Amino acid sequence: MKSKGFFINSLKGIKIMFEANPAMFLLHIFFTTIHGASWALQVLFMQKFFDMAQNYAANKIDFGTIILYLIGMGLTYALCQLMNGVDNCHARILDINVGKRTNRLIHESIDRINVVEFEDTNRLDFINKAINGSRNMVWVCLTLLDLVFFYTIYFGFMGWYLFTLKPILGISIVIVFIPCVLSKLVHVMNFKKLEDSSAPIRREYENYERCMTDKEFFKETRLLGATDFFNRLYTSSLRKLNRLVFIAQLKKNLLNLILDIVTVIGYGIIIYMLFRFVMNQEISVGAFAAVLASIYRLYSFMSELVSERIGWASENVATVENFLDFISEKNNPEKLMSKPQNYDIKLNNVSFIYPMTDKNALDNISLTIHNGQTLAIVGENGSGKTTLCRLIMGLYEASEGEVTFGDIPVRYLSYDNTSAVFQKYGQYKMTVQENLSISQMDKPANEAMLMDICDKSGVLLKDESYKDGLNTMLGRDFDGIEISGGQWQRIAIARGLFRHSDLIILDEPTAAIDPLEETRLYNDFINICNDKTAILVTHRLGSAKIADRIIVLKDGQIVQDGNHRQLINTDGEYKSMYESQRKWYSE
Ligand SMILES: Nc1ncnc2c1ncn2[C@@H]1O[C@H](COP(=O)(O)OP(=O)(O)OP(=O)(O)O)[C@@H](O)[C@H]1O
Repeated sequence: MKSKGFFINSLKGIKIMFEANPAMFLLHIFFTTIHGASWALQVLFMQKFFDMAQNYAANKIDFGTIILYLIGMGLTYALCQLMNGVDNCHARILDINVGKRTNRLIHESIDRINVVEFEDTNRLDFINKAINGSRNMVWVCLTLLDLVFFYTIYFGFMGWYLFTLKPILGISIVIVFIPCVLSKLVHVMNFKKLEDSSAPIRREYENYERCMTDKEFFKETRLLGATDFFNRLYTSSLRKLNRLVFIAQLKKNLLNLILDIVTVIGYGIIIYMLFRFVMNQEISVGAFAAVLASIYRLYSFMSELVSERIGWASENVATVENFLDFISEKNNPEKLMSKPQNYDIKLNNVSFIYPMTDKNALDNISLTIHNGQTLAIVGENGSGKTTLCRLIMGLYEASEGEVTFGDIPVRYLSYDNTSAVFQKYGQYKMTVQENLSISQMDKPANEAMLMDICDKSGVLLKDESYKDGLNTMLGRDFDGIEISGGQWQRIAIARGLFRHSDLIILDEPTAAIDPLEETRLYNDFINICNDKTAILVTHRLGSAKIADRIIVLKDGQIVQDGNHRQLINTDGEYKSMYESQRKWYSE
C-alpha cells in the first residue's frame, strides 16, 4: 500500500493531539510562535543597538539612550533563551499528556484484534511498529508544527529582512545554504540505507550476544562450553557491521568536507559583499553586525531542521502510519452476548489453519461436549490439542465450520464464565492475591475463598517462602520472592479455579508439578469441576481416567472417542499410548 507521507500522517496525529488536550495543544502553538518571533526580534534589536552605538560615537545620542537599547537587546536575548526552555519543556509535558491517549488507543486496539493474529509474524511486526509509532507520533507531529510556527516564522522574517536590506544578500544566503541542505539530505538517505542493510546483521549479533549473556540461555551455553563458539559468531557479525558503518561514515565525511568547503567559500563571498555594502554606506553598521551574527544561527537552525528534525521524522513517520492504521481498524466486533443457560458445545466440521502455514492444524472436527461433561483430550505432540482448546474458548475463529454454545456461534459470546489454565501461563509480577483475583479486580476479594483455592491448588501459604501470605509479592522484579516453575504453575491453577466459570479448560496444567501433588490435584479437580463443563488436556493418561469422556487426536483429527474403559479395551492409539506409559512404571 502506498504511504500517505509525512504531511497527511502528521495532520491526522495533530488531530489526536488536539483531542487529547485542546488547551495544552493551543498553548504549545502559542509558545512555539513566540519562540520563533523572539529570534526575529533579537536580530532587529541587534541592528538597532549597533546603529545607536554608531550614533553615540558620533555624539548624536546620549548615554542613557544607548543603555536603553543595550537593555532591550539583552531582554530579547533573555526572551529567546526563556522561550527555548519553555517550548522544549512544554513539548515534553505535551508528549506525556498525549501519551496517555495514544497508549489507551493502542491498548484498546490490541484488545480488539483476533488472538490468532499474534501467530502471524508479519502482523506481529506491524503491531510492534504501531506501538513504536504511538510513542513517536507526538514528535513527528511537533516537527510539522515547529516547521510552520517556528522555522517558517524565523526563516520568513530573515528572508524578508535580508531582501529588504539588499536583494542580492537574500538570494546569496539561500544559495549558500543549498549545499548544507543537500549534505544533510544525503546523510539522511545514506543513514536509512545503512539502517536497512545493517538491520539483519544487527539482529544476528544481538542473537549471539543473548546466547552468551541472557538469563534464559547463559547457563546452558556455559554448560555446553559453547561460549567461544558464540563469541566467534558474534565477533564475525560485529566485524561485518563495523565495515558497513565505516564505509558509510567515510562517504559521509568526504561529502561533508566537499560541501563544507563550498559553504565556507560562499560565506566568504557574503562577508565580502557585506563589507562592500557597509563601506559604500549601502547598509548600516548595525545591519552588518546583525547579519554577520545571524548567519551562524541561520545555518544551525537549517541543519537542525533538515538533519535532526525532518531526518528523524521521515525515518519514523512509517511507524506513525502503522499506529494510525492500527487504531482505525475495526476488524473484530466486540464480544458482547452472554452465554446461554446449560449449553452444549458443538463443533460442526471445524477446520483450522494457522497463518503462514499450508497444513490444517485441525481437520474437519465434529464433536458435541455435553453440559457438565468432563472431557479429556489426549494425543501426540502437535496433534492439535491446544489449538482445539483455543477454538472452543473463542480465542481463534475456525477457518471452516463453526463452534457454537447452544445455538450461538462462539465469536458472538463474551469470555465471561470461561476459565482456563494455559500451557504457557502468565507469571504476573504481583502479589499472590492479585495473581489469583486478576479476573475480577473490580470486586473486593473474598479472602476465605482465596485461601481455600490456594489450599486446593497446592499454593502453600503457610510455607515460610510466602512470608506475607496472600500479600506476598511474587518475582524479583519488584523486590518480591522468586518461586519455582512448579510453584508458578500452582498459582496459575489457583487463578483458573478462582475465576467464576461454567466452563474450565486446563491445558496440561500440571507439567511442572511433582507427581504427588499432581495426583492430589487431579482428585480434587473432580470435585472442583463437578458443576461445570471441564476440558482437560494431558499427556499423562493416568490422569485422563478421571474424565467422563476421552477423545484422542491424531494429525488434527479425532481418531478415538469413549471413556477410559471403552478405549482401553479397544485396539488403537489410546491403548498403545496407555500401555507404553504403564510399562514404564511397572517394569
Ligand atoms: N503458532 C503456530 N503457528 C503455526 N503453526 C502452529 C502454531 N502453533 C501450533 N502450530 C501447529 O499446529 C499443530 C497443532 O499444534 P498444537 O499446539 O495444537 O498441538 P498439541 O497437540 O497441543 O501439541 P503439544 O502436545 O506439543 O502441546 C502442530 O502441527 C503445530 O506445528
